[in-house]
Order: sequence, then C-alpha cells, then structure tokens
Amino acid sequence: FRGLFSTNENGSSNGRSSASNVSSLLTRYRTFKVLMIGDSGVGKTCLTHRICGGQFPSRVEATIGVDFRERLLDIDGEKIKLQLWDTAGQERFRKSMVQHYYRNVHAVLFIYDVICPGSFNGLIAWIEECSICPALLRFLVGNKSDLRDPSRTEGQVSQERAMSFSKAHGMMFFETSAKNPPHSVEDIVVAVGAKLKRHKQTSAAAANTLSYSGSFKLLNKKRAEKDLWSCC
Ligand SMILES: Nc1nc2c(ncn2[C@@H]2O[C@H](COP(=O)(O)OP(=O)(O)OP(=O)(O)O)[C@@H](O)[C@H]2O)c(=O)[nH]1
Repeated sequence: FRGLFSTNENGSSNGRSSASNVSSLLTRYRTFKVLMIGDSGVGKTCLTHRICGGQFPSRVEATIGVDFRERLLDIDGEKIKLQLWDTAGQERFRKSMVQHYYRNVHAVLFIYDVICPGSFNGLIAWIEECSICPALLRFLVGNKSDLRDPSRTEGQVSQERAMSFSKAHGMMFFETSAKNPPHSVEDIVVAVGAKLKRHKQTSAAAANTLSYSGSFKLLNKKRAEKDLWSCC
C-alpha cells in the first residue's frame, strides 16, 4: 500500500484544539469503508482530499495501489468515521489490489469526469467489478463540474443522462467539483454518512429478525449482522 491512514485533515469541525483532539481520540466512531472507484484521471485523489477537508492538490500523481484518508462525522449525534480508499484507476497499478479493495467494504462512490464521456461509459465495467459485493451502497459522482461549458452539449455528460443512469442502477447521484466546490462536496459526505448509518441499522434489525425467526438454526446476532452487512 502506498499510504497508511493519513490523519483526518478536517476532523468533524474546523480548527480543533489539542484538548478536543484528545477527546476525539477517546470517542468511539463507527467506521465505514468507502471506495473511490473510476477511470484514471477523473479526480478520485483530489475529491478524496476535499472530502477529508484538504485543499485541492496543486500536483497529483497517478495512484499506485491505494491511498487512505479518513473523515469524521457526526450524524444525528452518532459518531461516524468514513475510511476512504482512493483506488488506482490504471489497471497496471491496481490489478494485485482488487481483492483488498472489496474486502469488508460498505459503500462505493463511482466517479466519472463530466467532460469526459469515455469515463462515464467506463462506469459499466466498474459496476460489473463491484457486483461481487451486491449489498453495497452505491453513489454516482460526476466530478470536474467547474469545467462544464453550458454553451456546449457535445463532449460532456449531461446531468439528465447521469440521473437516468443512476436511477437505473439504484444509486444516489451528485455532480461536483473537487477544484471549485460550492457545497456539493459536503452534501456528498453527509448523504453517504447518513445512508450508511441508516443502512447499518436496517441490517442490524434484519439480523435481529433472523435471530428470532424460529428457523432451524439460530444465528449468532453479531455474526448475522456482519454477514448481512460486510462484503467478501
Ligand atoms: N478542473 C478540475 N480538475 C480536476 C478536478 N479534480 C481533479 N482534477 C484534475 O484531474 C487530474 C487527475 O486528478 P486525480 O485526482 O489524480 O485523478 P485520479 O482519478 O485519482 O487518477 P488515478 O490516480 O490515475 O486513478 C489532475 O490534474 C487534477 O488536478 C476538478 O474538480 N476540476
């Protein structure tokens, strides 16, 4: 792996004191693994930086293997940690890593470049790869919206097209810019955190139901929850 978990650049708020840093270390966070997936150059690394509260990187190199960053969140009083896996888009830098990507993953952000229709067409292959984990929460993110030219229709992925694709594949859709984000990057973070929190609760409830369903074999609750929720 290229990087170990880098310290959260943002934490859950701006400019924390060292006392609050200590208290955040003592706080228990429910951790979710989130994959950033998509063609090389769509902006996975830049978006990961942004989500984790960093600046738009002035220089980026192709990701080799995987990089990690973390983002802490508070969703309705519950502490959540998004563990973002910034994966390599180039086949030669990812091929030995694919099984690590999908182990115990909770959600995937499929990212494309709004001014590169090829990266949008490439999504089908990424979705196919992810189909080994059918229970995943999936989100569609069109990046580089700052480069959109409203006077052109050619050579761009329209929001309508992306929306109907996301509907067809049961995903929530966002368009954003890692370079020049309005609020949309934060919208993505909050939506992913909230969906994960809700999905986890539903899975836990389903696991409980299984435990007491009177089936031949009572399932261990923890195990059932894990089976329903984790992947691979
Ligand atoms: N204008 C603009 N450029 C962006 C944006 N996001 C990323 N870029 C640029 O796109 C290029 C590729 O960005 P990366 O974040 O390295 O792309 P990646 O998907 O991580 O690429 P791989 O690591 O090869 O998979 C860089 O030159 C970035 O500066 C954006 O929102 N707007």
